[in-house]
Amino acid sequence: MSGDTLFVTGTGTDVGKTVVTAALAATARGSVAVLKPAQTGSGEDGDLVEVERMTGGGITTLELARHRDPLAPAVAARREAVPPVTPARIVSAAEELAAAHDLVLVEGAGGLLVPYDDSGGTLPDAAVPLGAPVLVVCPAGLGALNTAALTVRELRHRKLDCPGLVVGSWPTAPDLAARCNVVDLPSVTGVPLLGALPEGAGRLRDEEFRTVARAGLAPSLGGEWDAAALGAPS
Ligand SMILES: Nc1ncnc2c1ncn2[C@@H]1O[C@H](COP(=O)(O)OP(=O)(O)OP(=O)(O)O)[C@@H](O)[C@H]1O
Ligand SMILES: C[C@H](N)[C@H](N)CCCCCC(=O)O
Ligand SMILES: [Mg+2]
Repeated sequence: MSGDTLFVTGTGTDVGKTVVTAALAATARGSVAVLKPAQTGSGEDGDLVEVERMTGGGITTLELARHRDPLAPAVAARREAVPPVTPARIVSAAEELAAAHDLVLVEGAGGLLVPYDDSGGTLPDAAVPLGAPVLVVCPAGLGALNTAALTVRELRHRKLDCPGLVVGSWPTAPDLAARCNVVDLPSVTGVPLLGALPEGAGRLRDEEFRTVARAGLAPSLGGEWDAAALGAPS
């Protein structure tokens, strides 16, 4: 058996990759593993603890390295004088998990081109040999058009498949930019908008989280989301 592998990247850090990863895990059919190749910032519990809390457990989680400083993995590893997590190491860990699970989700650190090692290794260098698609998480508001377009352009440049975008945190009171972005993100990036998780979703857990995850992810990602739910800009 070898399950599917999906990478989850973002337009940057703090855009909601962890919440989206947890939502994908919560709505997936079959066994799920979540791989966080490198977790930086040891003051926090770490993304996998967050994923376990939101999903209520029942999934496999694997963190390959934990670094003290809340920085890019390569920089944090260098400052500790420990070996970094290389793309090759990410590939072998993802392959091992895929041999035993129906779905492997790989959550990167920060945005797409964040360095993992000092030889220029990045998340795409692991996704390419695996032939894995890369989902892009973006913010809702002003600035998302540019950073989402740049991220998708880089994925195309590397011949990686991008199924689409998911907004990590859709505001309770969306402003004009957020409402317009729903319309313009697909045309500006050339990939569909495949969901939007409501602000506050990250504080939910178990069945409550699963219900919100289903409502916030498109059918192609295992949910029931309909872009029309966000409302058209006037
Ligand atoms: N839909 C949401 N509901 C509630 N909180 C959210 C949501 N999306 C993001 N957040 C909050 O915003 C912050 C950043 O989100 P998150 O940790 O998921 O970012 P990230 O993209 O995974 O960043 P990193 O690069 O550190 O992995 C967190 O404090 C998280 O709880
Ligand atoms: C610490 C933070 N939450 C992430 N884990 C790492 C983000 C690295 C971003 C590096 C950069 O793009 O400058
Ligand atoms: Mg995260």
